[in-house]
Parts: sequence; C-alpha cells; structure tokens
Amino acid sequence: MALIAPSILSANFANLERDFDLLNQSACDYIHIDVMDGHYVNNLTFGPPVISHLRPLTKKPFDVHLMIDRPERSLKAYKEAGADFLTVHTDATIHLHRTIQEIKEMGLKAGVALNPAQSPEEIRYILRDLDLVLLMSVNPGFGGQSFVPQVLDKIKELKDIRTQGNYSFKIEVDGGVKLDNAKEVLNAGADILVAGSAVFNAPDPLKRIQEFKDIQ
Ligand SMILES: O=C(CO)[C@@H](O)[C@H](O)COP(=O)(O)O
Ligand SMILES: [Fe+2]
Repeated sequence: MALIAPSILSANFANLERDFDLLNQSACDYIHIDVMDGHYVNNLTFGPPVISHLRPLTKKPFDVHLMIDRPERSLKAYKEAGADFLTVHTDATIHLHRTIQEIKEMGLKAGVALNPAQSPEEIRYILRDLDLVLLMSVNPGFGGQSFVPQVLDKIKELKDIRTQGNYSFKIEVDGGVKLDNAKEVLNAGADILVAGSAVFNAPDPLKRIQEFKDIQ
C-alpha cells in the first residue's frame, strides 16, 4: 500500500490547527513539511518556531523537506522542533556526507533530495547511509506545478540501484502528484507519495487522502 505524505505547503497557513485535525482523522502516513528560505528557492515558508508549535497537534511523523541553503547550520533546531525525517538538497550543503552523518547522529532519519535535472549517480556513494531519497518531480519552490514526466525513468533507475546494492532507503516522489498519475508513479517504484495541492485543494481532502491510500 502506498505511503502518503500530504504537504502542508497547500494548507491554510492561517488555520493550520484545523488542517492538522483533518490530517489526524486521515489515513496519511507522514506530514510533509516544506521549509523554504527565500534563498535556495524564491519562496519563503516557515522554520523551527512554527514547526515546534505544530508538533503537539499530531503524533504523525514529520517529514521535513529542507529547501534551505546550508542546512547543516540549523539541523539541531529542526530536531528540537520535532522533525522525524530531515531531507536536504545535495546542492545546498557543502559536505553532504557529513551533513547526513550529523542528521543520523541526532537519531533522525536522513534523506537527500534530487531536483529534476539531477542524477542518482550524484549520491551513489552515500546511498548506504540514507533512509530516504526524495525525487523532486517539479522544480522546488512552489506547490501546484506539473509533474516532470522524465522523473518516472529516474524512479525506476533508483529502484534498480536499490535492488542491486541491497540498500534500504525509501523512494519518495514530490511534486505534481495527483490521483491520475499516482498509480504510474507507484508502479515505477515510489514508496511514498507527497501530495500538496491534490489533497488540500480537493473538495474533500479527507476523502482524497483515502483515494490515494486505496490505489492498488
Ligand atoms: O517541495 C515541494 C515544492 O517545492 C512540494 O512538497 C510541494 O508542496 C508539492 O506540492 P504539489 O505539487 O503536490 O502541489
Ligand atoms: Fe516537498
């Protein structure tokens, strides 16, 4: 069964408590939290103070996607705020291997994100250390963009690499995932689907999460 991580980027920032109530009632597996700093990406969202206020609202794991420059400077703050998974972009940190080790030493699950133009080859030598590889299927920064179709081949490639290397990381696909392409994304090898606008812009978000969970 697909693991579903609704992205609160498309939630109502003025009423996150109501949207967290909804997520608590849902069958979602993780809550995907997009942190954007206005530097690594043009958009700006929130950081540790907001996340720490969201933490008591749910028991669901926080899947924190850091779209920030130099994430190594603030890993501890995200741990203290309540992150369970911390995912960094390869091109935002200077010593990626060290950053991953620091995330793991704090007892968190470590993820690396690849943008649509990047190859899994870039992270070959750290795959053994990872709990998660996040394949961006849009360019990072905004919700509601269209799925980049070439990512389907990349998902398959990464799944083959995982099988050959006997690695254990999960494959998460983030961006432009809708009900009408989710099956294809899962068949390509995704374990976790991130869905922002598809969930929060749906007439009935709770029903929409269940529809994602029911995909066979
Ligand atoms: O990280 C990002 C965007 O940079 C994503 O997590 C988006 O929030 C996904 O939104 P949709 O494409 O599903 O609307
Ligand atoms: Fe994301």
